Amino acid sequence: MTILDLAPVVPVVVIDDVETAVPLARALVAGGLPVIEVTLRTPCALDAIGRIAAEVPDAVIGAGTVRTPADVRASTRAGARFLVSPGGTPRLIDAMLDSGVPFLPGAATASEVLALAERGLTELKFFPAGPAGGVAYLKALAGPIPEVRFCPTGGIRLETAPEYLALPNVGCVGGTWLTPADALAVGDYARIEKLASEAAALRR
Ligand SMILES: O=C(O)C(=O)C[C@H](O)[C@H](O)COP(=O)(O)O
Repeated sequence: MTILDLAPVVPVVVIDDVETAVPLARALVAGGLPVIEVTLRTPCALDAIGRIAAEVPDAVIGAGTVRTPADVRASTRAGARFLVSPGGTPRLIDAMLDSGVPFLPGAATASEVLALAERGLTELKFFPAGPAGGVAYLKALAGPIPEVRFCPTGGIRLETAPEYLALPNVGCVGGTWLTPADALAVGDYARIEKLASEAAALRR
């Protein structure tokens, strides 16, 4: 599976209440975004991944904010089908390679990209996309390192996603804008489905 090519947008989801996990995932899938990254930033994140894996078969559920080998093991045990990290250390990359599932390690500089490419990894997360230099920065990386493709995340919204998706070295983009905290708090899954369908209509 090539994560970058499954959908133009990967919703990055922070789940505070595990009861929201399944309806939220169903809304995203119904809107046309089946690839979902649940960040390990909240205590219920692993439970949320497990529930989505068990109850929303059409979702391709992954874990985000994977920072340690222990996170890797816990995520795959919970049912994550892919892993995303904000950056990479040699130990973390070793654990991700051992996990047997696809993963997007984070990188933000040419040296970080080259270090990962040296290990055979050519599909990466570009994080934090906006603060690191955005579209212009990715365009500049494509010159000397055209074989590496990215999922940029960090500061991207519906309005700015097309500029990223137009780049040859971008496969998809990620972001939290599809699941606003206020919509989740009141269970407004119709709004989440609408945000997903707007994003799913973006072209790669
Ligand atoms: O914690 C991680 O590993 C991440 O995945 C970082 C998130 O992708 C970005 O923080 C999303 O940024 P916003 O869309 O601007 O909210």
